[in-house]
Amino acid sequence: MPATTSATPSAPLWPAPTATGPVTATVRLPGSKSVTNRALLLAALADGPGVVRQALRSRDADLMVSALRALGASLVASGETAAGVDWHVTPGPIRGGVSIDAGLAGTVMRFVPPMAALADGPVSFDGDPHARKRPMGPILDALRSLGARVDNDALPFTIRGPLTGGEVTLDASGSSQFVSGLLLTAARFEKGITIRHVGPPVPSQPHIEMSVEMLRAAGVTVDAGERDVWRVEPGPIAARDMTVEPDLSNAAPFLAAALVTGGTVTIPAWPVRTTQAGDALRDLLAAMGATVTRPAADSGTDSGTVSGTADLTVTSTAEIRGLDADLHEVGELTPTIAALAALATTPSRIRGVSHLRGHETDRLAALATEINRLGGDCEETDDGLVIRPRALHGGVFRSYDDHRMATAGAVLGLRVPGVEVENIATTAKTLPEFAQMWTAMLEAK
Ligand SMILES: O=C(O)C1=C[C@@H](OP(=O)(O)O)[C@@H](O)[C@H](O)C1
Ligand SMILES: C=C(OP(=O)(O)O)C(=O)O
Repeated sequence: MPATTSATPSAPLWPAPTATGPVTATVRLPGSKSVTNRALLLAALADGPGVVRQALRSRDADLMVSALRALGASLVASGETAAGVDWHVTPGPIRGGVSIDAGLAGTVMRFVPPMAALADGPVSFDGDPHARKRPMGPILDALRSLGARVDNDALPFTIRGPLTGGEVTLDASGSSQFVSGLLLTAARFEKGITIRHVGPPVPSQPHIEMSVEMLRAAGVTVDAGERDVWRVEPGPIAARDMTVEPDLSNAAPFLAAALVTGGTVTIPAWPVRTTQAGDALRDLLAAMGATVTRPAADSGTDSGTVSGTADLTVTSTAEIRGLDADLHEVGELTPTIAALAALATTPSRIRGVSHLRGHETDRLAALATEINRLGGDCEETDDGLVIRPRALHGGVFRSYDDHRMATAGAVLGLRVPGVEVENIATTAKTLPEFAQMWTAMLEAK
């Protein structure tokens, strides 16, 4: 079982394996964190029992399961394999008087409070020490303006209904999850919701599209026709039987291994059409010099569920080109792209990701500090990073309890001997098997 405890203060060091030659591997990835946690929440709010198949088993997913059980839903697991678990979800009356641990999971701290505001009593939330620093103000203010009472502006807080819904204006430039969190429960609000964003552009639009498409697939009427305005009609959320797509963001370090070693990595069951941010890897890795091939599949996909899929293969020559990219829509790919940029032969500029300062850690500061600690040349800018080619040396790569920092350290270690990643176990947030999968990838022939 993945750990659901807080981060370890002085975590062990993991000697990142250095590749001895080009990697040739097929890597089958477990389910998407973003799809799993949306699907579980929607199933717990639905109008009858449903099934979420091939769901991710990880710390963030386990925290969502515990939260939904605390609020009164029944979730029973069956068929657990390396590919995931099938959750049989039976909604129940939403129960208050409970406490919820959000860990460091944005999807729990932002998606569950709107549901908790429908409970029959107060619901308290807390999380890891760093979770208390992650931005929550805009969604908590929105819930207040919709009728709820909330006693703080960040974790820890207690929320009390009743909440009837209606119109709300918020600044979601800090996280798309403020919008997704409101959207996911809104059909259960008496008046539904109209959300209006005012402020600098909302990041991670694909994640908002994922929320909208999964709601529509459950029969909810969502109008997203006007920029920065979303309207959800009140009504039932249909129970479904759905299968979760593989996690394409977690494909990032494995596909990066093809570029770093001049090898070939294949990910089976890549959805032909998806709202996952990781789909942008096809263009980003091609821009860095890789050849990306995906045979055509013959059917479409219903967002969040597998129907049309194909193998995706990335092949490379080990010469990595730097890139100039705006990652505003796909910010969670930044740590892997920055690691590749640190190994590139030409400079890179990553733009549009100031919101990463509110992620698991301040990812811009963390990436600059850790790449430079290994002798690199990485400069923080207001909204991103500038990374120039410079030879790297071994050393400790700190992860700051951030799963994507840990995997970025593993990518660097493929080429740079002597990299030791602190707290590789933090990858349990979304991929508990990361270290074993990494070794298996390097040993595959
Ligand atoms: O809704 C989601 O599942 C997510 C939205 C994004 O959050 P931000 O918009 O805060 O970057 C993304 O980075 C995160 O990993 C998952
Ligand atoms: C930002 C991330 O996670 P969270 O869902 O906790 O925001 C991430 O996984 O990169």
